[in-house]
Amino acid sequence: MADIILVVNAGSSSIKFCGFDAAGAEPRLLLKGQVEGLFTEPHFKVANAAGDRSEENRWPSGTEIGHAGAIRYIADFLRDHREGHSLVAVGHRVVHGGLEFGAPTVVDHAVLERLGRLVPLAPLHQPHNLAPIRVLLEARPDVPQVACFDTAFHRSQPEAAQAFALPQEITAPGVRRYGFHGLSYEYIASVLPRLAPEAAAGRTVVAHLGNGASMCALKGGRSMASTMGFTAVDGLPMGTRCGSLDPGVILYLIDELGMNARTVEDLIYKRSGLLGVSGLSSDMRVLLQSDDVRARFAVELFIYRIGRELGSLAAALEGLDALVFTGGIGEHATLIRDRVCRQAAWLGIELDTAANEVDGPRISTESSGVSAWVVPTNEELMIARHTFAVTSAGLA
Ligand SMILES: Nc1ncnc2c1ncn2[C@@H]1O[C@H](COP(=O)(O)OP(=O)(O)O)[C@@H](O)[C@H]1O
Ligand SMILES: CC(=O)OP(=O)(O)O
Ligand SMILES: [Mg+2]
Repeated sequence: MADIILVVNAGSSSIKFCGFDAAGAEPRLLLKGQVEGLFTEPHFKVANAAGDRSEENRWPSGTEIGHAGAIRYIADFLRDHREGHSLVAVGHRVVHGGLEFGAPTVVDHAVLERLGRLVPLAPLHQPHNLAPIRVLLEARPDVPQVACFDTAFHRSQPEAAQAFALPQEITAPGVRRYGFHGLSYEYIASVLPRLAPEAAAGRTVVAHLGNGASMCALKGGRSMASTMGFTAVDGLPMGTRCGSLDPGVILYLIDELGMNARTVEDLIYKRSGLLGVSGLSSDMRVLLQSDDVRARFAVELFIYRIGRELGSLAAALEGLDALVFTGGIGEHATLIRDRVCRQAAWLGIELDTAANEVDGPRISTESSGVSAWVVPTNEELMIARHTFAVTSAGLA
């Protein structure tokens, strides 16, 4: 029987959850699970920390259980496996903290209302991040809930990296580049000193390639620039998001094709990216197995854009010591890493093919001027650490 911190990480295509024992000096993992492929081929799996007790469930291909269905499934699972544990805090990934929230925050009704105003800035995430908080605020008002923001880690960026070239009256209230996947980058920055001490102290680009994908330039472990901006639709093409787009295209869609804000939103967030270009799937696994010429082009474009952004971020860092791959694609797609590294030979990256085949951790040769790595991310551990710190501080 233990005091448990529950962590909920709602991404665009998955909900990940973990239970941590809150008794020690650091949160200790007890159980880890996820429902992934929420809109393509849902797959639930859960395991205890030792990995010797696990359960799985798969839904047929084409089933869309969405975030609400997945949360209900996870809540039922947790209720059935409570084993007398007592819930002492819940930590949530909340994608957008806006101008106001730059650090993990205990959520009450007033904070929840303010976070709700950011829904238009993260329509694929924020509603699903806030929904379980709202339900728990009603059901368990005694349990503190901590919102941990994807945007917070990027607040260290220089002013120019956060700015748009728009008039002050527009930018001052908060129209600026925020950057996302901050919990993932913060975790990578926390393990890098052990893996690659020189690079950790120097200049690293981290490529978080999942259903949402972004890249971040780190100097001495602090965020200096990122490919995502005001919203999580900017930067790289993603599963269903277009990434960087000439703003003139939006005007054209409205003026010439008769679209309105909602149809444009649906297009750039849900029908573009790998799905839109391939006409086949948002799932990289499906595209990599396909011979279809459009699927190949979608993968090609993804790799090309990563290379362009890598050059831009290396310029922001004035050089490069290491490249790190993480996220569902970054951790598992050997071919994508292979192609990105070869394309970046001009920067001094020399791929170790054999190491890349087995997912690293180091995938560059000994003589490579810039080292390359595969580091599985752990947003849930970051959330647990923040939740632990904030609630212990609150109780002290
Ligand atoms: N073995 C694999 N090979 C290639 N791509 C993979 C593999 N496993 C997962 N992926 C891809 O990772 C992406 C999901 O990444 P993930 O980080 O879990 O998503 P989210 O952004 O929802 O958190 C999907 O495009 C999926 O196809
Ligand atoms: C911010 C974002 O895109 O998150 P995810 O990768 O989980 O969709
Ligand atoms: Mg994610």
